[in-house]
Amino acid sequence: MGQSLIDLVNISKSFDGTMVLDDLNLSVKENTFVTLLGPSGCGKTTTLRIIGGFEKADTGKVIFDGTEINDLPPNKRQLNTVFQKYALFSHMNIAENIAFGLKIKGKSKAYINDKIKYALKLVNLDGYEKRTVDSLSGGQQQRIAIARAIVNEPRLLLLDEPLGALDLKLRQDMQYELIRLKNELGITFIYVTHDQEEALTMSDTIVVMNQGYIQQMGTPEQIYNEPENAFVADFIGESNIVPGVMLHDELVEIFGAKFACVDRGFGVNKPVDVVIRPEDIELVEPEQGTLTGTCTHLIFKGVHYEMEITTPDGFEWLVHSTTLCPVGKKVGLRVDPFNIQIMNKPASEDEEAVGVNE
Ligand SMILES: Nc1ncnc2c1ncn2[C@@H]1O[C@H](COP(=O)(O)OP(=O)(O)OP(=O)(O)O)[C@@H](O)[C@H]1O
Repeated sequence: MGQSLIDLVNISKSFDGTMVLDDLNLSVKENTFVTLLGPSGCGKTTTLRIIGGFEKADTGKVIFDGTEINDLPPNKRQLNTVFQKYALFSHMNIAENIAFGLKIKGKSKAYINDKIKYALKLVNLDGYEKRTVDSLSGGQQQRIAIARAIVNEPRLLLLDEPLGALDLKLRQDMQYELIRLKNELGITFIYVTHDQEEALTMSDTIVVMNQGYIQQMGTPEQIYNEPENAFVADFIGESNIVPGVMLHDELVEIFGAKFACVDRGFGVNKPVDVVIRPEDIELVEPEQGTLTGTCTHLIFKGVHYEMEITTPDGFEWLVHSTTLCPVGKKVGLRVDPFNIQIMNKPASEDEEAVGVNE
């Protein structure tokens, strides 16, 4: 991958005395699809707006391709933004909508016509030049909004929940369209969503945010398989997060049972949080399980059964398995060492736990 196209350096931003971004640092490499993911209000849109130039950071630097652009207005930045609301001009036809930015730039008619054709082909809407905005579906309107951004040949496309208003099927189709576009155009995408599945599907890199901080940044596989803390584990997919004690390297105790794992370097007798995904728990005969429990809830989900297995300590394990365990039946739980993820407890809890041990 190339060098970084955008660097946010020590960015902080408050609104009405409330800190929204706190000393945020982020590098986005050229030609990657980066998603800012997090719950509502965590600062995703504010980060995007600061990159786009629609909002000014209180402190810190926005660097584009090595040059600081803090004071550059949005229209002078080599980027375009697509918002959730398509913001097309309803009194103009599709061609006029796409041409709008190019006309302002004083491009020739022939150039503009070529660009319109090219962009409509890219978003699979060839021949739609003369259609009115009202005659298009939501998904088609959003594609036009993307076409309008693309004709400006930005190096960076900022997308703020662009699929948020679409129904599920259309969202999924558009996700694949956007990946294809990114690959064909070779431009950098920064995409904002609170939908973890969307982030996992589309991104080269996911930046998980919460309360103005970056919690973790990594590939979808890293974020899903190796969450760095309980927030990330909980926010991305479903998981069982249980207290454990790292006995020594590669052995963790959970509710009195010893599980082999592959993590090292946590020290001896160290309280930790353990993450186990529901699909990684194997249901076996009770005597073969590392832990034994009883099924207390069962739902058929089509591709698997969703079960709740309650162990004697009272913990309700979420299990996704094609092996059926009826409610009331005893069952053993086993987990492959590679599917056990160990995390440090948050600092304050860790201190408390150490305090108790002393
Ligand atoms: N112009 C503004 N004036 C005052 N507060 C603002 C302004 N813009 C954002 N905020 C506040 O900053 C916080 C972060 O907002 P932001 O839109 O960045 O979050 P978000 O993660 O994009 O959330 P969502 O997914 O709901 O859009 C929120 O508490 C929001 O109310």
